[in-house]
Amino acid sequence: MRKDKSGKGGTIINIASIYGYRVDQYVPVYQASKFAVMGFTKSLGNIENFNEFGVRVVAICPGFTETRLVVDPKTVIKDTKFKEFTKKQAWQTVEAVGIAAVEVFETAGSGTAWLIEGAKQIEQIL
Ligand SMILES: NC(=O)C1=CN([C@@H]2O[C@H](COP(=O)(O)OP(=O)(O)OC[C@H]3O[C@@H](n4cnc5c(N)ncnc54)[C@H](O)[C@@H]3O)[C@@H](O)[C@H]2O)C=CC1
Ligand SMILES: CCCCCC(=O)/C=C/C=C\C=C\C=C\[C@@H](O)[C@@H](O)CCCC(=O)O
Repeated sequence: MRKDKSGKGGTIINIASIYGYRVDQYVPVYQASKFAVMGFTKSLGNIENFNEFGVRVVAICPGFTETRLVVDPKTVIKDTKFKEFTKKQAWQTVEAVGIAAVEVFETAGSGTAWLIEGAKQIEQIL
């Protein structure tokens, strides 16, 4: 993909999460891993790298999305407070995230990150 290695350039979309920039008391290791994805995106997608290699790097930050990750019994978190917390969140479908991700692909600059929550309009957060 790298232009300096005879590639045509391209785009990498990293999957972060709201938990890549917002913190609460739940799932701390997961939150730490998503902060890492954000740092990786900003560094790898830095304008200097983009200019040299022609590869755009962006991150998307979905809120709660109806996938196996959050509905599979194996990943259910047995914490009453967390259960109440999840009920109050703005959930969305996988399809809504897909549509929003296409919009990110069409508009985002390298090194940026985008909130996708509750099937609302995308919002740049970094
Ligand atoms: N569902 C949600 O509310 C949100 C999910 N995300 C992120 O979206 C991404 C996708 O998650 P979901 O679709 O929700 O979960 P999912 O559990 O439905 O899908 C995860 C997929 O990753 C695959 N996988 C797991 N470990 C793997 C490995 N070592 N190598 C290759 N494939 C592996 C699984 O087989 C599965 O197909 C994850 O990075 C998750 O953190 C971000 C924000 C919200
Ligand atoms: C506001 C931040 C949203 C970001 C979502 C995300 O990236 C990762 C979420 C990680 C885990 C979510 C697990 C959700 C599980 C719930 O569906 C389940 O634990 C609720 C309890 C179900 C029950 O009936 O006991």
